[in-house]
Amino acid sequence: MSALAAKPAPEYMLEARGLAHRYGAVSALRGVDLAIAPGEVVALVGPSGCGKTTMLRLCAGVEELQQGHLSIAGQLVAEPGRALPPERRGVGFVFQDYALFPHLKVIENVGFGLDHVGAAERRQRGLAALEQVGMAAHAQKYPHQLSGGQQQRVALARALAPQPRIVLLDEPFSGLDAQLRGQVRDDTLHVLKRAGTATLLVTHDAEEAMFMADRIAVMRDGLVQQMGTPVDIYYKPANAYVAAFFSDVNRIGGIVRGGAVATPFGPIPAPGLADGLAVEAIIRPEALRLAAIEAADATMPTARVVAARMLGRASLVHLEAEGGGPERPPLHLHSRVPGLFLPREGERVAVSLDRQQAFIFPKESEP
Ligand SMILES: Nc1ncnc2c1ncn2[C@@H]1O[C@H](COP(=O)(O)OP(=O)(O)OP(=O)(O)O)[C@@H](O)[C@H]1O
Repeated sequence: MSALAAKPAPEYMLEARGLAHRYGAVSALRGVDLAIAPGEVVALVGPSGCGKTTMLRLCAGVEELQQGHLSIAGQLVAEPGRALPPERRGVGFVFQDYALFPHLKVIENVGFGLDHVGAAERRQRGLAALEQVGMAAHAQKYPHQLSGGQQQRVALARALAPQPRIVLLDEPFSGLDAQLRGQVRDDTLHVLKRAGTATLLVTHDAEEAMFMADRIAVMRDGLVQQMGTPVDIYYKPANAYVAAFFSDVNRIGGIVRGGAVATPFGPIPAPGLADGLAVEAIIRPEALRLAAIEAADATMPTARVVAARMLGRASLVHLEAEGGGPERPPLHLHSRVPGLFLPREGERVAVSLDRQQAFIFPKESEP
């Protein structure tokens, strides 16, 4: 394929249109569009098997593209039957297990993708990349002499050293223990932002996606369900699946009446949904705000405390609320309250609903 000259300032560093991919009878991608602007970090999230790795492999060029087309920095790099090889795409890759060469020193690992330049320049650029991730002092060590977090940083330096147009990160923190993961994520985010490299990060961890990404693409069964900023996705989820992916949620069934759905804590507006439609109210635990009855307005709805647990930064209160009629069983709901709030079991508490974190979706859109 003849490589077209890259445009001076491409609108997108990566642009995928209509990607579909099958492995025999398995449909791994079913028409995915994705665009990443220069300097932008985009996270691809979704449960195991939804097609994230396939998407990454198509972008890297290690999987042959079957349908759709893919451009990097304004240059068409793949369409069915034609593809630029991986090494000519300007893509840096960090694998889940880092894939460092055990027999090469750190500096040699980082210089690996710089085989087109002389030894002195390779060394100098390798050191500069190690400097970027705070690992220059370890240049002469072998991978087995480094901790998991240090190996991850070397893998990032190796990906960044050739100054790629886009970096692809495949679950890069999953091998690290929880405490280290937080630190390495933080470091990685700042390194990527300083380098100004467009990034596609694959993760199954919703919190990690929100921590790292400027925009998130939520995938399910080979399709992007929603793409947007973390704020958009959290506060304006496109469907029940997206809403439930980012936190545990309370689900209350209902029917649209007069443009709203009744809940024990007041109506939730259901704009655009027809009266009589069976729906599900999705309510985040933070949306159920609790107060001691004595401190609350007497007209406020109440619920009975079933249990209360301290989770560190927040308290989780299990509630039982009337289902809204004799034929409807009581509801078991969770409320997450910042800090320490541990009412006694059996006590009644006043409940107010933050409608910004409560959503109505047609019943059939549930996972
Ligand atoms: N080489 C392959 N041969 C056959 N089926 C495959 C192959 N690779 C992936 N699949 C299937 O394609 C679908 C998408 O897989 P993919 O690895 O892209 O998902 P994923 O979201 O990255 O999952 P995970 O988080 O578990 O890595 C799955 O059903 C998977 O079983």
